[in-house]
Amino acid sequence: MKKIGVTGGIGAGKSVVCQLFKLLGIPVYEADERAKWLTQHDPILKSAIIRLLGKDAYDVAGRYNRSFVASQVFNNPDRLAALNALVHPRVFADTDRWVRQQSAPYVLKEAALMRAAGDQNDLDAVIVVTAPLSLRVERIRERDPQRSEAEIRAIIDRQITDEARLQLADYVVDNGETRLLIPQVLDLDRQLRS
Ligand SMILES: CC(C)(COP(=O)(O)OP(=O)(O)OC[C@H]1O[C@@H](n2cnc3c(N)ncnc32)[C@H](O)[C@@H]1OP(=O)(O)O)[C@@H](O)C(=O)NCCC(=O)NCCS
Ligand SMILES: Nc1ncnc2c1ncn2[C@@H]1O[C@H](COP(=O)(O)OP(=O)(O)O)[C@@H](O)[C@H]1O
Repeated sequence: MKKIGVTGGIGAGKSVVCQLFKLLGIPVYEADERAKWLTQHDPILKSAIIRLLGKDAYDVAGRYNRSFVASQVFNNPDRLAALNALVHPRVFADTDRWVRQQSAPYVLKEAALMRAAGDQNDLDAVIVVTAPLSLRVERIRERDPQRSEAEIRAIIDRQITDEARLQLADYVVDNGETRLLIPQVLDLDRQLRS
């Protein structure tokens, strides 16, 4: 079964594009959501995160304290790299397990980071979703009102540029709101099924 990555900077529209593929019956592994689930439910990962970031990484009820972790890593590249090094191998293993359970012409793996971060899930191709930076920031202000302007900027600064991301692309979905999205997804789905 073909494994296709879907990536893009924050606010590009990865989730929206993946929702459209889901409507076409394509299974989607949501790496960022799954990573958060694993930080909560994988005891080995949990203790490693506490060793790295301290006990405040989890709240009193034992839930992953995302706003604390975000404040610790998004403005500190070394700490983010250390967190990635803990989380990513668990996500790769979890992806493999998930793929084995699917039955479809192809599956998608949605992730903010891909290949540049050493994707080990042997992707057959990568779809990059793009949108102008100003539009992405506007979307994130609306979608994530809890994030300050500085946090949004810090997240963008931690990610590769769209230009670098396009180097990874086998397919591009232009979600800059000047081209219709659904026809682009239908066209890609046709290509990926064949
Ligand atoms: C730091 C963290 C606690 C923040 O949680 P949060 O406030 O709920 O924020 P999100 O997880 O929604 O991440 C916000 C944005 O940061 C970006 N991001 C997430 N993890 C990132 C990372 N490791 N490096 C660079 N950017 C990252 C993404 O663009 C994401 O937005 P998007 O999914 O809409 O593109 C959480 O992202 C985390 O644990 N990240 C590290 C684990 C990881 O690498 N996740 C990706 C799994 S492959
Ligand atoms: N083409 C579009 N038209 C209108 N809103 C959009 C479009 N694409 C994405 N959005 C909105 O922008 C926000 C960011 O999109 P999302 O898919 O969550 O991005 P990502 O997963 O890449 O961070 C969401 O609130 C989404 O509903």
